[in-house]
Amino acid sequence: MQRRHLFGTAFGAAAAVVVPAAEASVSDHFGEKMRPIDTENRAPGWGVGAVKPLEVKGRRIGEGRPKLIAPTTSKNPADLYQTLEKFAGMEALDMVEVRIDYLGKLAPAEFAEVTQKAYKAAGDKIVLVTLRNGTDGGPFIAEDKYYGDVYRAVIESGKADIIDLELFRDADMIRSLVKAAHAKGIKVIISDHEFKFTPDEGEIIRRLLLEQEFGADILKLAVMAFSPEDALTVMTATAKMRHYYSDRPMLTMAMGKWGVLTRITGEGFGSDLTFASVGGKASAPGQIPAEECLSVLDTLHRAMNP
Ligand SMILES: O=C1C[C@@](O)(C(=O)O)C[C@@H](O)[C@@H]1O
Repeated sequence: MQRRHLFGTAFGAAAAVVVPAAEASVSDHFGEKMRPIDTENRAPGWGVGAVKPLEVKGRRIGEGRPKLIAPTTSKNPADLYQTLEKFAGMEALDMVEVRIDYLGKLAPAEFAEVTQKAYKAAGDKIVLVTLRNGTDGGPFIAEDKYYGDVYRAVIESGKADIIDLELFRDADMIRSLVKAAHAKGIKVIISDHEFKFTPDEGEIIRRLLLEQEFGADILKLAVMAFSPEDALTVMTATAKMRHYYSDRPMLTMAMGKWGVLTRITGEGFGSDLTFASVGGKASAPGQIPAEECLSVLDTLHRAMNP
């Protein structure tokens, strides 16, 4: 019996004491690789700090302090370009997230055109383009067909350094969008969101691994925290991903008051990017103002690398 199952029983704690270490560690086949699945046992994996940094526009994501992303919340293109010009001049920012969903349900070709102009306005910042579904924090429901058409248009005739694709979509569509993006040199974040709860540690790890299997360059998860323990769950799952399962950059966070700490602890726990607000305009609860966030990240970076 696996140790994790013993923990699940009423007598788990007592029973775990007598489980011999040799039985406690198990591994399973996932793809072609053998990976430890019982993290309770600290089974050897890919080792601490095995992340391979991803270089985009001269910035190395996964190296040094977490990189700062400011999301746009503009509701029309003119305001979007103006906002991006402002972001372009902000030293604190590494990346901008162009949240095209906030512009409304435009035609795919219109979104492609908007992203071209947005890309120019963003100067030397990394440009992430996101169409966020209504179930995941966006303003409207974007069905798979429309969602696929928008991203295909952005990839083919728009402009982006990175796109954000949602994990729980039609699997074939996601695979083909990842392929199309990579063929154009565009990196891919695959993301998952939960607004009603924080999944347990094993489930978070499973979702991040699934993103990896879909070919994401950056693995992402944003969940709502309702307690300090929820935030710890996200940080522990992220740290275990980094220790045992993945060498890809990650972007994990818990939203809301109890999630705030997860937005600044990435260098210690394995989240290589973080979202921050500008001018009080946040795209999710708990985002810290960009300059303040940078100052905390820099302080932590210096303390961790004396
Ligand atoms: O998915 C995410 C994460 C986020 O929800 C946050 O919690 O900071 C903000 C969104 O703009 C982004 O697309």
